[in-house]
Amino acid sequence: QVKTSLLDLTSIRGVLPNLSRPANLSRIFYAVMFDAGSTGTRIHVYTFIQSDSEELPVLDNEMFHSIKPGLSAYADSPEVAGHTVRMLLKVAKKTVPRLEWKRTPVILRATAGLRLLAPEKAQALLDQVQHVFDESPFLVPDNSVSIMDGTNEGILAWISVNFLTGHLHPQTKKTVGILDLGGGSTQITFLPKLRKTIDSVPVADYIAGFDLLNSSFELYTHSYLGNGLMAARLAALGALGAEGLEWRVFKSSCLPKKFQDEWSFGGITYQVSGDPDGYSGYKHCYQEVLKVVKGIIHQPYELEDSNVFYAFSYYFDRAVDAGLIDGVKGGMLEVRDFKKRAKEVCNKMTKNSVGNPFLCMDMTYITCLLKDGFGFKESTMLQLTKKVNNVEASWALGATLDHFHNLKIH
Ligand SMILES: Nc1ccn([C@@H]2O[C@H](COP(=O)(O)OP(=O)(O)O)[C@@H](O)[C@H]2O)c(=O)n1
Repeated sequence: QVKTSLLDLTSIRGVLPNLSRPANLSRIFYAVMFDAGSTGTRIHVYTFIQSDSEELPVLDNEMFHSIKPGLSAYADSPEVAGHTVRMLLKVAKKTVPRLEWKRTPVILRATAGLRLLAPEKAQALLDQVQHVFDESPFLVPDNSVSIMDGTNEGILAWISVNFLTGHLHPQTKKTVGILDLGGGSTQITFLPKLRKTIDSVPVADYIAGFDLLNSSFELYTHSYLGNGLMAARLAALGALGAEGLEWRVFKSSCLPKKFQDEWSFGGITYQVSGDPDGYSGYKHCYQEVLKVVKGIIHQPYELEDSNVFYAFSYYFDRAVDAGLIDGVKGGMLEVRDFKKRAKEVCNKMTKNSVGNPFLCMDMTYITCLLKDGFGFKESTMLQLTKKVNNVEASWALGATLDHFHNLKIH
């Protein structure tokens, strides 16, 4: 019946049906985005439906897979890094129909792990990835392999989450902010409501904008390199840039007193331990991690009533490890929930703290970053999220939309 009425319409208008195109013009297309993070490499294969080229596509599905460690762990053997990417590309070949391969773009963006490497080592890794892409049957656009800057990382994650939560209409006044805690860097991004927030930033590059379907957005965003969770552990331990790694043991009051082990980040292994003759517990730990935050993190003028913040990546993972939220559903937490749990974990540390020796340090750092860093009140509610509608909360989706729509991030 519906078909008949459609036919009637065409004949009334006198338009001959075009047999080479489906009646509603919608089409399915795919995109492959790699996230080369400091702690892992991930592939996102997106399936989109585009009905109107003047509008954003509808995201139909995401296929996601990840591998640890990140590319920077192979700084001295870049071929292995290339192999990681080749393995992940198999997921793309299984997901994207063969006929679509040659028009499906493959892109890789690296974040803090490569930003923290010596430029020539980072470049050798990127060259390997480029080689693997060039050999693949997919479309390799210009600039398909690069290190993304921190501003883009924050903006694109904001775009992803607001797209997924349905807040990205041109007329929209309500949006959500994002808090992303990676291994090497951390990002905060939100849409300011007050002029004062924009006027009171320490440097102009805390404000960045982008264009979307004839409207422009101006966001508060910053990426703090060295304030990701793993980089913060290093700094708290005093191991950042230290020499004599073969014989030195880095101590912290955030670790169980009798704990001693090896710990690796970015392909470097460190000896770490608690302070057997010194102090341990929340108070001392807080003073230690405060050094990583104080004088470094800017407090935006408006934060409290401006936005609901979605917090993901390590905020989510560690809240799950601490038993604060469900690992599938996520949930709402107040900043004080992190603090309360940090105190409990730190003041009850046994030798290994049930296989999670860094939980006290991580929970304390997260508490400190939120309160003394960004300046959130203890009563602020955060939405802890890993996926929205079955799609990863990550900058990768925003980066894909940027590829197709050129959002002119400035
Ligand atoms: N799609 C993703 C990407 C990262 N993550 C989490 O993000 C954290 C690490 O981020 P990362 O390795 O990308 O670090 P950066 O390079 O951004 O500093 C880990 O907790 C990952 O499990 C995630 O949950 N889902």
